[in-house]
Amino acid sequence: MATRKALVRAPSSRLAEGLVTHVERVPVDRGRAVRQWEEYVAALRDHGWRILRVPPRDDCADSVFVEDTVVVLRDVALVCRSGAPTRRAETAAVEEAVRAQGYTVRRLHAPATLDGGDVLKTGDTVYVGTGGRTNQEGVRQLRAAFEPLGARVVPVPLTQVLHLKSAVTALPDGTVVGHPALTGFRELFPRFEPVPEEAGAHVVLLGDDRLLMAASAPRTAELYSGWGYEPVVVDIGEFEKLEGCVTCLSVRLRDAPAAP
Ligand SMILES: NC(=O)NCCC[C@H](N)C(=O)O
Repeated sequence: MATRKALVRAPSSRLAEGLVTHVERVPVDRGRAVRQWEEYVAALRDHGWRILRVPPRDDCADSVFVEDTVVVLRDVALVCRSGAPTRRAETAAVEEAVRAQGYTVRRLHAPATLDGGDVLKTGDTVYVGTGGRTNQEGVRQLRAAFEPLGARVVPVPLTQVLHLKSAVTALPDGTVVGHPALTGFRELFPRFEPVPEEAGAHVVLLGDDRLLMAASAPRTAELYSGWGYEPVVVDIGEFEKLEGCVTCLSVRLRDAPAAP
């Protein structure tokens, strides 16, 4: 059976100062955020994921959004260089964590920028959002790292959202899901299904047709149930205030190279 491990990183004490780009800043209740984060981690663990905790970093307000720091494909971990300079110090400890799991580590180099939240992998296709945190050089370096592994890299120009995965993710059968108002680029996907809520577009594939998703998308959860999936719902409201979603709070390592 495939090994399933998830990298997570506890919220910084300065979480409330995290970046906001497409939403208005509202106060974040850090105590509640920590409880929500613990429930998120418990949901992964309860569904068979081994949790690997990256040491927290208080001086990096956004470090809980660990997905943005690294992209893994097969045995290669590509350490990102965020389009947000204040987030670049987050990668050092993540690089150490993936190296310890046996990954071959590659790094993005200036002038490339790329956030993991811009990278959606489904089958052998790697979609990458551009125009926000990720630039053309970031796409070029992503191609150089992943095309030799057999990936087909497809750029997706973005304007309305922070990251590609703020707008779309993919179901276990490869169908891409997103809210119609935020997916002017949906023709790029061979199979696309609209969902009624923005947050409904964010799913983490837990295995066995279970989908981890946010409590803020109840109508989409019902829709997915009707399609035969089992939604596992977590409240991540404090992170949504900072443009976070269920995908960005972990890095899923399916088939990590080293079995400890
Ligand atoms: N992959 C993600 O969706 N990451 C969310 C990052 C939110 C954070 N406040 C940021 O602006 O970088």
